[in-house]
Amino acid sequence: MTLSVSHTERDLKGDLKITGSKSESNRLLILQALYPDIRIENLSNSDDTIVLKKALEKGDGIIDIHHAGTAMRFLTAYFASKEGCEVEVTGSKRMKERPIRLLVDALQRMGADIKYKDEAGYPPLKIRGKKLHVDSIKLQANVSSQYVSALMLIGASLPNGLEIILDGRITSTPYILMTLEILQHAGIKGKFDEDRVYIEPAEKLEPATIAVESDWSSASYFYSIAAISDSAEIKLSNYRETSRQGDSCLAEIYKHFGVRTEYAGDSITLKKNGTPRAIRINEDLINSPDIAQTIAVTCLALGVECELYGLHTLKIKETDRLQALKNEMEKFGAKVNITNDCLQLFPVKNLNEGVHVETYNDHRMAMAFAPLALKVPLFVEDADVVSKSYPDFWKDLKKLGFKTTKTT
Ligand SMILES: O=C(O)C1=C[C@@H](OP(=O)(O)O)[C@@H](O)[C@H](O)C1
Ligand SMILES: C=C(OP(=O)(O)O)C(=O)O
Repeated sequence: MTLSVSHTERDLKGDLKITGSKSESNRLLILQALYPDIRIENLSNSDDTIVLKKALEKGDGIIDIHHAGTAMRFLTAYFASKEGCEVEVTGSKRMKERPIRLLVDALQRMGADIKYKDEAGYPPLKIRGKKLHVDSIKLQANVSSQYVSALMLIGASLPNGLEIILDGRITSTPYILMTLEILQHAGIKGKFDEDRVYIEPAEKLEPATIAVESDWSSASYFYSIAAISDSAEIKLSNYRETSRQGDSCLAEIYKHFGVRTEYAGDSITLKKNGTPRAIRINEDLINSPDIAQTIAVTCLALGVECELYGLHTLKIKETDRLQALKNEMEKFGAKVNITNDCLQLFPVKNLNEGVHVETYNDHRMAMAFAPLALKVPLFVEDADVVSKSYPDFWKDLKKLGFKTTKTT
């Protein structure tokens, strides 16, 4: 489905409830499978959470997790440690290009029976669940934090818990901290100091109800909308000032673009008046890779030069996000340089109108470019990709006065 997206008013007001964080939800679903007395509130309605939930319910045979990276990584560790289960975990064409060797190697060293079905180092995987017997493992941590989180999630269910020694410069650290905090909230003891994670064993946990906070990565698109509009007041729930989600750093970053965040009760209100201060920004996003596309497009809309770095993981996400950003931002007239881990944007004053934005099976390409419609009408190809993390995205955009029309 191609959507034409436009917006005529420059003052925006709205009150939205964004779905639960998919990262928190997917961690809690794995924990609940291991410790059934956990109750979850405000679970995400994203495709990635639905596929993970169904996979856990199915528990054997062929498990297809489509595009969901966390589901792929977390389920590999979960099934590998579940005695007696036999599964083949597969996914979309892109998932079969997303590396998993570091996690599989670590699990194999712990005694797991995992075989590559097609290409070594990539899904699909054939897994026969076994009792794992090694309780200290070294893991390279500069490719994806999801490998670390996957091991942490099963750590407490192993007889002696699990020590993980992290090697290399750790990437996406807040997601490791999120895993630890969720484990602790559930009653599992654990530590993360510098390059060592330790999870204590726990046979059984006290019943607990854990509420998922709404998704901060999804909130990024409203930060971008607020930044691009002349004036805005957008209320979003359920959010907390002290969040487990690293992408809550948005509140700080968007100050550059004149967006203030007010916290009251369980919601935040994004307020924008006047013109942004920044003419150039420079951000290290090694801790929050998922908001790189949003920030780049905000800069494109506002004519702010930017250099974003710490982005080496973007190449192995839903698409090569650095190349995809370069391709699509250049269609609007900007100049973009990319390296292995950095993006430099030189925007133009007058953006090209009527551009067809390709989304490359990447939800964040669709959502990051949509706010640009406040400046110029545009088309978003395969607009339903948003359901990977935020199925109600287009409905919520309409509530803010955006006009979206299906053209195919
Ligand atoms: O653990 C998680 O929930 C996630 C970790 C990050 O991945 P990497 O650690 O691979 O950067 C992030 O990009 C992804 O959307 C969700
Ligand atoms: C990278 C992402 O997800 P995953 O790695 O879980 O597919 C994302 O949601 O931006």
